[in-house]
Amino acid sequence: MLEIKDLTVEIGGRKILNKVNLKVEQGSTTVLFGPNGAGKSALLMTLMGFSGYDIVSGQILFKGVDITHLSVNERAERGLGIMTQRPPNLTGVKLKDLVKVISNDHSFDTDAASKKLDMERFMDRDVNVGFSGGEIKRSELLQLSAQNPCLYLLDEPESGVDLVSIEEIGTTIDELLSSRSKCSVDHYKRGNSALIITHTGQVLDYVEPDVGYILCNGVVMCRGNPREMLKEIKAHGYQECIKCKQATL
Ligand SMILES: Nc1ncnc2c1ncn2[C@@H]1O[C@H](COP(=O)(O)OP(=O)(O)OP(=O)(O)O)[C@@H](O)[C@H]1O
Repeated sequence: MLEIKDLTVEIGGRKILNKVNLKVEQGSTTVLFGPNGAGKSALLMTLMGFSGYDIVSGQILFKGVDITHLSVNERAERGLGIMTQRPPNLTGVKLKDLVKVISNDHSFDTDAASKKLDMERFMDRDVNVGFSGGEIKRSELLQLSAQNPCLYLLDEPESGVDLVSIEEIGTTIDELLSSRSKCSVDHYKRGNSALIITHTGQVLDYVEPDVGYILCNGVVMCRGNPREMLKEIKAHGYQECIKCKQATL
């Protein structure tokens, strides 16, 4: 589904990602761990094609096609969707209008989706303007439901969300990953795939992860069982990254 090969990225001339190699298999959920400033968000932003993330070398393959130099629009059309940590305020753009443009699909039931995410009263408001942290997450999820991408890039979906809402957000993500898919192939357990950044691992109470990666200082340190990685990080922090790299790479 997604293959990142030797990807090196700079922001303003500073190297942020260094020869990153990472794979997300079709229908699988991959988790990206790493300390603050490791480059996790930069990786997701680069994958989506946002400007300012200068690809110095390497390749991004999506469904077997080289998308390294495609625009954000082209990537979205091919099935990449993102929930960023800090989406911009879209003053003058109502949420209902944005969802309509994104869905571009008459079969998407906006009323049902907005009701499910408790976003009905936000549909006539400007996107993200004055939204709380949790409301922004729900709005982003509504937009992702409308887009129905093949690969969900989720940057800390639980951050800023209270303990009750995390259940709603977690189960919605799980449903989206398991739902109707443009990418489904019968023999896979589900069609949609995800690359999720999480610090706390709370989202993993609702979404079953398949593979984990740890990124430190822009370098992939190890790949392994995500639940074991999380346990190790909680017990010993990220110092173990170095040992892990020595052991596995
Ligand atoms: N627009 C930018 N201009 C300059 N530096 C940037 C920019 N965006 C990110 N960086 C830098 O790139 C590095 C990686 O940032 P990134 O946000 O990807 O880290 P992260 O692993 O997602 O961290 P966190 O867990 O705190 O969210 C940081 O040192 C950050 O300051």
